[in-house]
Amino acid sequence: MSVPVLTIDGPSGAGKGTVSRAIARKLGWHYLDSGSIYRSLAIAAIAAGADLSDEAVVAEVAKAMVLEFESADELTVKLDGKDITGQLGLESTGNAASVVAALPEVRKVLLQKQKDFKKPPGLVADGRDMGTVVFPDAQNKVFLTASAEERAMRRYKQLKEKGIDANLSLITQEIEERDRRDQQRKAAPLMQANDAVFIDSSDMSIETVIEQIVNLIR
Ligand SMILES: Nc1ncnc2c1ncn2[C@@H]1O[C@H](COP(=O)(O)OP(=O)(O)OP(=O)(O)O)[C@@H](O)[C@H]1O
Ligand SMILES: Nc1ccn([C@@H]2O[C@H](COP(=O)(O)O)[C@@H](O)[C@H]2O)c(=O)n1
Repeated sequence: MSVPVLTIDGPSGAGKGTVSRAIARKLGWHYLDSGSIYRSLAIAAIAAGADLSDEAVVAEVAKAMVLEFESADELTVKLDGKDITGQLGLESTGNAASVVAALPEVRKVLLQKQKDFKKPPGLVADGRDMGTVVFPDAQNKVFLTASAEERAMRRYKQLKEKGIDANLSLITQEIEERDRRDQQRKAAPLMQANDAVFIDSSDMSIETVIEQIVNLIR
């Protein structure tokens, strides 16, 4: 029997992770946060002193890194045995991740690691190329977005809630820059799959987005 896959792609701060986690929990399916793999690689490459744009070196780091995902209530990620969960969510890590993610050889190395998450009874996979490259045969695909202003505001509130000092105009600038990098790269650029359902969550609550997507599956 084939394993059902729901892919949720979209730009940073669209709500992919929040919505994907909730849907996976609701359905009792596995969850792949593919961005955390690129984020982990950025952390590993920086720790190794690599130039983040050196494709051959970063690809070697990608081959060598050992990642462990433990999902109890919150996702815990270990890189080569060390807990890096705290570092993963930093804006600087996301920005560095989008630099290494633009390297074609790196994406090739990480492809199978992502495909391996597909296991019964099902998988919710979030990222940039889940529906276009990693799981092109997924039964259900969503492209989730929101305006850059709304996404920046969400990120700003998220950081403030964590007690982290944040600057809204800087966050907006970084989000737009990351969008540009992710959309314009040659390898697996951020784009809507032909068969994905488009959802603009700018004026939607998290609950409404979850409900719409769950209804698509049923
Ligand atoms: N529809 C929504 N309305 C209001 N806030 C939202 C909505 N969806 C998500 N959020 C909030 O926006 C913030 C970013 O959401 P989330 O981390 O899920 O985005 P993401 O698309 O996974 O981002 P990234 O790709 O950078 O990991 C979170 O604080 C989340 O609670
Ligand atoms: N499938 C994916 C997922 C992520 N990326 C890159 O990683 C960066 C961080 O991703 P988050 O979802 O955790 O914010 C992102 O900006 C992308 O450059 C990717 O290329 N493909």
